[in-house]
Amino acid sequence: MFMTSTDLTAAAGTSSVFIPAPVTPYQGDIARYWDREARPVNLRLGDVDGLYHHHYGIGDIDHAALGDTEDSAYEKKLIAELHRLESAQAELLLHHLGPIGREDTLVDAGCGRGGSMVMAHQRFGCKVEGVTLSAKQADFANRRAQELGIEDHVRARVCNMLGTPFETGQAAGSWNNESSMYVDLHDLFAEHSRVLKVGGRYVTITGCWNPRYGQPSKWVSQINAHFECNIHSRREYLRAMADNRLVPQAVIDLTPDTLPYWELRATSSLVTGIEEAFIESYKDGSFQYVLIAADRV
Ligand SMILES: C[S@@+](CC[C@H](N)C(=O)[O-])C[C@H]1O[C@@H](n2cnc3c(N)ncnc32)[C@H](O)[C@@H]1O
Ligand SMILES: CC(C)=CCC/C(C)=C/COP(=O)(O)OP(=O)(O)O
Ligand SMILES: [Mg+2]
Repeated sequence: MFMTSTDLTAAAGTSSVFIPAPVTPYQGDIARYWDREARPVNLRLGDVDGLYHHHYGIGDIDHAALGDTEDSAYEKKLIAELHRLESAQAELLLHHLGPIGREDTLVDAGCGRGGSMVMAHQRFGCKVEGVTLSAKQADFANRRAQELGIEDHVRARVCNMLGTPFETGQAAGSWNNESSMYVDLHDLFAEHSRVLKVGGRYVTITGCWNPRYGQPSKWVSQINAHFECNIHSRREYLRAMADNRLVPQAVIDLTPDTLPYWELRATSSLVTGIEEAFIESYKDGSFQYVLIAADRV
């Protein structure tokens, strides 16, 4: 049995994560946002198996596993199902890192509570270094790693992803899982390009606005306001990668794969109010959920 999010949150704040001053006032806002975040939709899902995610899900709903909506255990099954889809999203991202050896190091830029880092270590046996602006998140992730006995392989630090302490060419792979909408993409990909070895792989899963729509829709503006982020266009991603020696190897539109997650989430007791904006923007084509895997050349 692992500690639940309540135990881990209570224990947080007692560790010695070094807390540098945020580089910009905006980063200070984002650090405070994630320090204070405690939405049940994230903690209750993480409590299912101890992998705490701050990203969304992909894949078909397993209606047989959900069973009857009238069943008293239905809500618990629904939470487990949403969590399964969020972990499936992280598995897809890790799959696109390609072959990673036990001796390799991976970098998770914007690591949240560390769910993807734990999954990466369990999959590859490698070292995983994560950075987040939030000391609460870094503490939480490090306590979870300690509890699993993998703290020598999985570590979160309070650090700006645009200026990391990692050595040039140190990482075999790096990623942003729903964390690139908080930073300038040219600055971000310059840092990934520096940290990755030549031949290394970068992967992102992100929401981006669709240039075919014209400009960010009202739904995209609503998502930005809800999370205090700044969603980029698909075109910006590709341009900023090209400018930083990151050559796309796969660009996958995951929008049809994420809609079932949102439609299921909208029926749950854990709704946060942002579900309509995601569903409507995915449906009107103004917003897309994409995976981009790129080679560092
Ligand atoms: C939506 S959460 C995603 C967390 C994680 N990638 C996951 O999949 O669970 C966004 C994360 O980006 C981090 N973040 C935002 N701007 C950052 C920056 N400039 N440097 C480091 N982390 C940042 C936040 O602290 C937060 O952990
Ligand atoms: C795809 C886009 C635009 C993502 C924005 C970044 C973000 C806040 C992701 C989910 O975090 P979360 O898991 O904390 O959010 P929620 O509480 O809604 O589940
Ligand atoms: Mg969530």
